[in-house]
Amino acid sequence: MLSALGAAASSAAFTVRQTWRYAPGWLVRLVAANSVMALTPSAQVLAVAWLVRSSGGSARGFLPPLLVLVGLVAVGQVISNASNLTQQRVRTRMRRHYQDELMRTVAALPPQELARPATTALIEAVRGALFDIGHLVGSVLASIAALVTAVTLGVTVWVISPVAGVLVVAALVPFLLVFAWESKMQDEAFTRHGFAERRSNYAVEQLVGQRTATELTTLGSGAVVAGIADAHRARADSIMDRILALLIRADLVGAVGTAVMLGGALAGIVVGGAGGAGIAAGIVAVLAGLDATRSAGFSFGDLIAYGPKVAAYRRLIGSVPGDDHDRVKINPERGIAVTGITVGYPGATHPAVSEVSLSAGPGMIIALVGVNGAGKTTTVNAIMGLLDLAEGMITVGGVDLATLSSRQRLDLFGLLTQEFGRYEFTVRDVVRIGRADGRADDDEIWRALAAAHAKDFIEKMPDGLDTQLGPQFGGVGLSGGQWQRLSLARVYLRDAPIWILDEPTSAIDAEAEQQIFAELQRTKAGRITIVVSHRAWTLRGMDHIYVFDEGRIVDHGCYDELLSRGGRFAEIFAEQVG
Ligand SMILES: Nc1ncnc2c1ncn2[C@@H]1O[C@H](COP(=O)(O)OP(=O)(O)OP(=O)(O)O)[C@@H](O)[C@H]1O
Repeated sequence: MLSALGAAASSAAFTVRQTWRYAPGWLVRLVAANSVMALTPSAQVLAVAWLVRSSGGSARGFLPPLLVLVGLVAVGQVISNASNLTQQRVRTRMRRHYQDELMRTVAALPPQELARPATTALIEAVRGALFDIGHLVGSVLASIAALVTAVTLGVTVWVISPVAGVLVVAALVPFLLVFAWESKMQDEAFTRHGFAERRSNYAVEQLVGQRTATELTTLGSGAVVAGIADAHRARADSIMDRILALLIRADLVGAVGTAVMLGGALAGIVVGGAGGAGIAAGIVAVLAGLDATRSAGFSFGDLIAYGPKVAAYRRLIGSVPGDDHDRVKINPERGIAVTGITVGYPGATHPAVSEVSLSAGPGMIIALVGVNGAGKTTTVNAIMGLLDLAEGMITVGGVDLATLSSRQRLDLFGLLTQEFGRYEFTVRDVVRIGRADGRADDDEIWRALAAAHAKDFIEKMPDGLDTQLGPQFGGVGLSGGQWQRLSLARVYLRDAPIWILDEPTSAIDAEAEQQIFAELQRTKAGRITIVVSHRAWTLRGMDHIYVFDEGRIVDHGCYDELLSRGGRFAEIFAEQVG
């Protein structure tokens, strides 16, 4: 229990520090409102006692306490509303801050980390919890305010009956014990619930996302995917249901404990021989104490329930590796050398590639070829550090890439994957994200577009570089090949020392494909280009070709050599070369 309370306290301190940093003015207002709210009930109790004592005399005698009491009731109402509204403002601001920090963290995570299911589940769970995390600072202050209220009421009642005073404060204990236990239960359920929710959300995204939705509605099988989404949602709900059932029972136990103590406090006041004023004030105090205990219960419950979410958020934010950009200087002009690498996927019985060696110098374009599943993509992913090596070494400019940070290593590469992104932003944004800092002037963007043979169709668009792309936001729709050209434009803009182009023209027509490969040849000086291709004719101009088969390099050489040898290369491309 102590560890749960410790975790809740640590989350509470974190959220207050963050709010002080990002919304200090609102935090001050919230603290002020909660302070007034915390002390108002005790002041009301004193005013009741004063009023009852003055009630036997003249109107002049009881008017002042009456006015004070009415004033305190009004202040209580106004401050309670103001506190709620202030909390909403704080929540909105902090939620934006937490979301921004989360997105920047995700953007800085190494790709192999993002590929782990546990990481994506954590991200999804934290995303879903941002609203609650933003809410936490309000719960922290409300908890403190309720505790202060209970203690000040206890002291006020103590004057009337010491036993009753102690019981008013002690009434908090059952609730606090119950909530500490509940936090442990919720913490355990949080990850499982997040995972089920993520799977449901994924299925929903396929149903509503433009590309997949079109395919699914065409197939008429949208309902099947809706069923998959619902099954995962049902699992998430059942995890929550089980937890809520436990929480309701635990709350009941806490409520009974509290009721017994406050009942004891009432009895103590009534039988304790306090006068009429004392009894009236005592009763009001005990009822206000009940209110404070309930409110402490709610806000402390939030604090305990949101604590694990904040802890998960902090874990994620803290998982970004440090930036050690300047540690190693690399001179790619000495080329890339892949020496005897073996790579396996977790859980697979055989390595996906074995003892693969290849090399390329600056200005060279090399090609990796082979049938589906031969190991080409695995090899390029291993080169970029997205997969771990079981054996072997990869060097660039003589530097072992394993000694670089993930960021340093990725900075060496410009990548066009088979799964290129179709970002529905403006043309300018779609291209400038090729650079890590997103900085590019219009001339650079147009040059990259021209090199990728995307300039012509962009020039015809209504707002040029400011044209919104994609149908989701009413933008201009593009063909698959046009999207792929924009991805290539990103690679040109990035201008990294090593380019990895995994089927860069798979969606592009033959004429444009020729032009794109001609441009790659024309601009190849100074960089290393690694192309994965299934099209025979694109291989003619390659400086060297590596032939993959079942995870191994079975042959290599230039196009004519490989063809004349009549080995695996000739077999694979027999139909294409006629
Ligand atoms: N994420 C993965 N987990 C487990 N095995 C994988 C994974 N990705 C690929 N493989 C396996 O590794 C082997 C090599 O796949 P790889 O994707 O490297 O082939 P490829 O030559 O690029 O094929 P394609 O031409 O279809 O892109 C295949 O047997 C494949 O099943």
